[in-house]
Amino acid sequence: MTATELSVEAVTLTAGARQLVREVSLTARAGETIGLVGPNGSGKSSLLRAVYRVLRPDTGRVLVDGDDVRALPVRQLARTVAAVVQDSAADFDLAVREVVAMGRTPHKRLLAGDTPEDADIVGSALLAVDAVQLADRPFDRLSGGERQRVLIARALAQQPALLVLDEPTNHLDIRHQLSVLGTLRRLPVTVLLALHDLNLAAYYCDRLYVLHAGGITASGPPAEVLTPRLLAEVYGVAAEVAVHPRTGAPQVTFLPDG
Ligand SMILES: Nc1ncnc2c1ncn2[C@@H]1O[C@H](COP(=O)(O)OP(=O)(O)OP(=O)(O)O)[C@@H](O)[C@H]1O
Repeated sequence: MTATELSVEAVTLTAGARQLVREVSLTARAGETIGLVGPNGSGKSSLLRAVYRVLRPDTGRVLVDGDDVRALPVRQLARTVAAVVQDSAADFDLAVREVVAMGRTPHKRLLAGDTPEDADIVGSALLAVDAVQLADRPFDRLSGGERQRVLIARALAQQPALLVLDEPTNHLDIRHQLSVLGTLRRLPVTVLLALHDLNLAAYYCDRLYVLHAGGITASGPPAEVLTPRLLAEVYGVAAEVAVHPRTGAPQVTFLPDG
């Protein structure tokens, strides 16, 4: 796996008459883990969709190592960018191992079978999300959190240079939230992920971008971005932010009646 540089340049997205995001710019250096945070409806998923080329920017562009993603041949795009999307309607009539093996498709010739190397990569991806024991289970009978881990494993098996994940910790119990985010962070690839949990974002991301009403309101290292003032402005909630004595990461405590 190698990492890639991502550059989102002044992207505006619309759906009908509605503007989803407005002139958003964002960069990720090779190997960085970048968190996209912001309230419901602020445009996080839409922006991610533009990065993995499901939405076409009205203006602006998305560059991966200097190449516009819209100009990349499909196969090359699939070898470069893998996406794990929210509540994907993936109802595969397949065993878990086969679902994860789908991640290898962009690396193979048409109709080529699985090589021992593919099997190793699939095995490592299952191990990385603690899903080895699920390998022979039918995918469509898994719980929400098990499915989410398998879909992350499929993206890992794709061995992309850029991983884009929309709420990857959705449905996961706390142990798997920590282990999946730890795994993502340690991967030698560039990671862009939308997260709601600000404490997890603070701990696992190198830098954060805060989306608010379709625009970026703040960006930088978590300790610079996550201030009580910003949280009040963007989320409309009172909060205290301290540096955790053990982790050294900013820790947000919300004050529901504050
Ligand atoms: N295809 C569409 N047509 C019309 N409006 C849309 C479309 N897609 C998204 N929107 C709207 O654009 C806004 C941004 O949506 P988006 O899903 O990007 O937000 P989000 O930050 O990911 O939200 P959440 O945290 O709830 O997942 C929302 O108000 C949403 O209703």
